[in-house]
Amino acid sequence: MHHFAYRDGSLHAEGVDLKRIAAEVGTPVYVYSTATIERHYKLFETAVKQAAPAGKAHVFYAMKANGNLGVLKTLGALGAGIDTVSEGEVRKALAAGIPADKIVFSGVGKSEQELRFAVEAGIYQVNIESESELDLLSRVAASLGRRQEAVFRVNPDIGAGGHAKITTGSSENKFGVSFEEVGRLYARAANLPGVRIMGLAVHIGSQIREIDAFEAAYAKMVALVGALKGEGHRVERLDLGGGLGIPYDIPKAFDYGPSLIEAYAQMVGRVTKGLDVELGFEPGRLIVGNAGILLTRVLHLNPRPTRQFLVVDAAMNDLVRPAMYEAYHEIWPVDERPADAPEVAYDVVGPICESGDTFTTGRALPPLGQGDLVAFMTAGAYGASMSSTYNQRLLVAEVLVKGDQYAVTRPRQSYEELIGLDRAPVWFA
Ligand SMILES: Cc1ncc(COP(=O)(O)O)c(C=O)c1O
Ligand SMILES: N[C@@H](CCCC[NH3+])C(=O)O
Repeated sequence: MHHFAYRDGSLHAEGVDLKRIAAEVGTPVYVYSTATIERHYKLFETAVKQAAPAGKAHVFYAMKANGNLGVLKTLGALGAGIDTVSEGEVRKALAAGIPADKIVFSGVGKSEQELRFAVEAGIYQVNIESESELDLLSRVAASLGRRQEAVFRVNPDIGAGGHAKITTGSSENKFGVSFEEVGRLYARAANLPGVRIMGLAVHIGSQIREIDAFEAAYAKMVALVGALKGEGHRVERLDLGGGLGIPYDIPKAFDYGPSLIEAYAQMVGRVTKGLDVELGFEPGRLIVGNAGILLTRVLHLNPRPTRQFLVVDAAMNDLVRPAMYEAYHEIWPVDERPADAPEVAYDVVGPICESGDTFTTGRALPPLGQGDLVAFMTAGAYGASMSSTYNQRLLVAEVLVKGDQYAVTRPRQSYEELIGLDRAPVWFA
């Protein structure tokens, strides 16, 4: 469920009219709902805690989905941990007030500097993805007089996900160490001064709506936990990653309710039953996807013999998912239209000089005119966080709504910052 709905003829985010936000902040603008973020986080956390052996489960929200400071603070207030993949994300989590001992650091290419920063900050866990990283982490931590707790991210050779570009668990993908190697790496790590291996991690992909794919990978992990324990290794943690998908093709009053989350949690409970480990989870999209929209204004209509182009002020630099993954986002007009309104098939495009800057083709929408506002729905995950300044377009503002109020949690970028005049080469001074 989300908290974007029509009220008095106009689309609202909780109690705030999107027209008001457009007028006061400008467009394009990302709008997030506190209530939706809180609802999804609590649903997920409750379900996995109930399912986990002895109730031991930790949720580390994957910041890459949406790193807005207001979003992070909202989750931090609920006690969430954070899954990070760069020094910038570790820094941002700390800046949002997330305690270091609730931060996990994942990623295939952590640099020495990034590891040093994370170890010094005292983070909870590093998810090691290669033997080379194991050595580097141990060296860095030992030089700081520390022993960093860590897990091995295992590539289970079971990939899944909404698109080939977001599958991570196949052996063809770059992520993790291979199954066969874990035992040897565990044994090696035992002799390294700077690491303490606490267990395993797995993450098979993103936008996964089939529980079976998770189950197959998790069952392999549980078997591996047993085998490693049999060899006398310490396996106290099992991080099951993120990847649970959400509906993008929502009916206007949709409620996907707790069903998929519950089915997932029940499966986790079944597969890990009796296992003496603490579980970890790294959901991203599930928490924030339906909690955000991208609000945009129609700039021009360009009717051509074969196509009706609707040019909006948002572009692929603001929301790259349709261009990158052929992703589908619903488009809702902010002014409510009667259910029986006539429809026009529009190609909705942005201003960028690429044909790929197309959000959708032939989409049936009520007739729209210059200046009308529309919302790209389900844009809370991998929307603003993947945006760029291509075509020298400013990064857009982000707004967090809570009840009847809203806050600009990231202002629109300034042209001064974009242009960076002070960075011109000295020889042009
Ligand atoms: C290691 C890791 N954890 C968590 C996530 C979050 O994934 P999702 O947003 O699909 O839950 C990702 C991205 O797929 C990831 O790579
Ligand atoms: N960026 C992707 C998800 C990738 C998940 C990151 N591991 C998307 O928008 O669907």
